[in-house]
Amino acid sequence: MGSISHVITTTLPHLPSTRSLGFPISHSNSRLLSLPPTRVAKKVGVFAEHSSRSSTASAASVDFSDPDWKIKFQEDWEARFRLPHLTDIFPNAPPIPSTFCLKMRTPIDRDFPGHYSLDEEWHGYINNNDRVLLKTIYYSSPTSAGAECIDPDCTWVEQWVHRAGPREKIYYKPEEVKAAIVTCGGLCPGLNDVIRQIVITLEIYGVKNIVGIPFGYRGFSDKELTEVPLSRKVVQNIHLSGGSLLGVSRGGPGVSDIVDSLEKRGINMLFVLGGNGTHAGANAIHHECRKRRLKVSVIGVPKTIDNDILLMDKTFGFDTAVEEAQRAINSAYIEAHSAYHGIGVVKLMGRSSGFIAMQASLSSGQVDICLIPEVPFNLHGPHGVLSHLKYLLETKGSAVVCVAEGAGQNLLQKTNATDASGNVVFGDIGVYIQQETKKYFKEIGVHADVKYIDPTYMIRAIRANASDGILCTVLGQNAVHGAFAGYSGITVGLCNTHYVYFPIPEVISHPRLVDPNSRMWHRCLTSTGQPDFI
Ligand SMILES: Nc1ncnc2c1ncn2[C@@H]1O[C@H](COP(=O)(O)OP(=O)(O)OP(=O)(O)O)[C@@H](O)[C@H]1O
Ligand SMILES: O=P(O)(O)OC[C@H]1O[C@](O)(CO)[C@@H](O)[C@@H]1O
Ligand SMILES: [Mg+2]
Repeated sequence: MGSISHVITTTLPHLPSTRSLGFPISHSNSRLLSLPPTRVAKKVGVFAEHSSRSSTASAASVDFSDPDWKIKFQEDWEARFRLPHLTDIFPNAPPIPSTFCLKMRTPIDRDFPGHYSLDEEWHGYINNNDRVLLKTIYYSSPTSAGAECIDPDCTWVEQWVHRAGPREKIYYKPEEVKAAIVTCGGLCPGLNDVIRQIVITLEIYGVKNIVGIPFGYRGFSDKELTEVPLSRKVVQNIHLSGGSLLGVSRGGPGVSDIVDSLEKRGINMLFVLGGNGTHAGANAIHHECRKRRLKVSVIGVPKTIDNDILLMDKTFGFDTAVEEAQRAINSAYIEAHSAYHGIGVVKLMGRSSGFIAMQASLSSGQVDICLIPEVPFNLHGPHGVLSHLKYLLETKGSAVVCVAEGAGQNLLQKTNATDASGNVVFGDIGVYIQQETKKYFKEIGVHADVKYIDPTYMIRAIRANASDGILCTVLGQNAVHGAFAGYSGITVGLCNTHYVYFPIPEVISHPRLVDPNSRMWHRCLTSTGQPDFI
């Protein structure tokens, strides 16, 4: 099977039909597609997707006995991934030429962004028909490692999403814009980088009225909290430190109160930085604005150190978290290795997804046991973690355990406590493993020197590393481009190394999880050498 090229550069001699591409396309923008052979689904019935929940190709309601199922699937896909636009409620909203200049010739242009000069052919804008291919692997069989199939035959079905970036036509006059930025949920490296880029890009469009809402959604209702005026001058150096210039919070007012506040303040562009919960809120704000027929663009920027947002290569702050986490693992290794029968236990963040633990284990190369929420394990018993630790002490002399905070919650007593946003408060699996390990080795009369490291908040509070800095920069810029293009209820993301827009509901229907059948988890197991603990 040949490789599938999704980066397309040459003009096609015979264009694939609009239907085969799965979305309407103007020929001026068509590109060469290297298509693998499509096999016809032979089996009939509904295929229960067996693979990762990270796949979006939910085929639960597709009838594969219908010869047109693939066309219907793609039409449905196009409808699902269509980006809500201001013209949906204001069909006569007039587009104007963009004030975002890709070439600025004189310093004067910086103070008053002008129209792109029409005498030049090169544009550099994104065409609304540009798309990015979401899935790039052709799985020849559902049994292929990590296969994400739609039908029982694993037929090749293209899944396209919208390319992000500046459009030639915009739907807001910069002088009429009041833009607001709000950061919600927990901290994450890179929040300040995103805030900074949003402000800088808004100013390049010509927006003068930019404010920050303090302490998350709470800032919309709390009378004691006032808007923070933002400008290039204010944000110039904020990316040099971690945290959020604006502060964060969980909980806060209801959607109706938030939209009342938007109306009162005259905000017509809202940039919302946060995780699943924040995006659910952003989507609800978008719908409430539509219900009230307000010309407002609500744009999300996914912020989650856990990397648990669907469809994206990664979210900002994740790389930084992994880099910092492996420093903690390294310390645990040194402590364990330097002690007689030393055991180092490191707890990392990851409520429902073990991405940080998995990647930090892989990058450090010093972890013997990696425990994540997606993979059940026993602590006790002949196949349990403790018995493997005993084996490791006997054979290696020391061991390192890396556990994600959401792992093994079934082993702990439930509290039923929730935080202000309604998220369940977890028991401390790290402390539990530390205590049980000490108890176990005492009981069997084997010396063990157990050291527990919990670096979670230290990891979350640091500034973004270089690769996250770049990701934040592009996401922040694209958020502003999306708002000016007239979209609302969307979020920005990285998809197969390309930058895209997604309708919010498609990325938050459930948390993205590590697929225990994926190559990456298997690579982690290969690296640690750990057995199954069940
Ligand atoms: N379903 C929802 N509808 C509307 N607002 C919500 C919803 N869920 C959460 N929120 C609001 O979004 C904000 C952030 O939610 P939450 O605390 O769950 O963090 P998050 O965005 O998921 O980020 P993190 O990754 O740090 O958990 C809170 O102010 C909360 O009230
Ligand atoms: O202590 P807080 O702010 O509630 O945050 C803890 C949670 O936030 C996260 O970092 C997600 O942002 C989770 O990994 C963690 O469970
Ligand atoms: Mg959350």
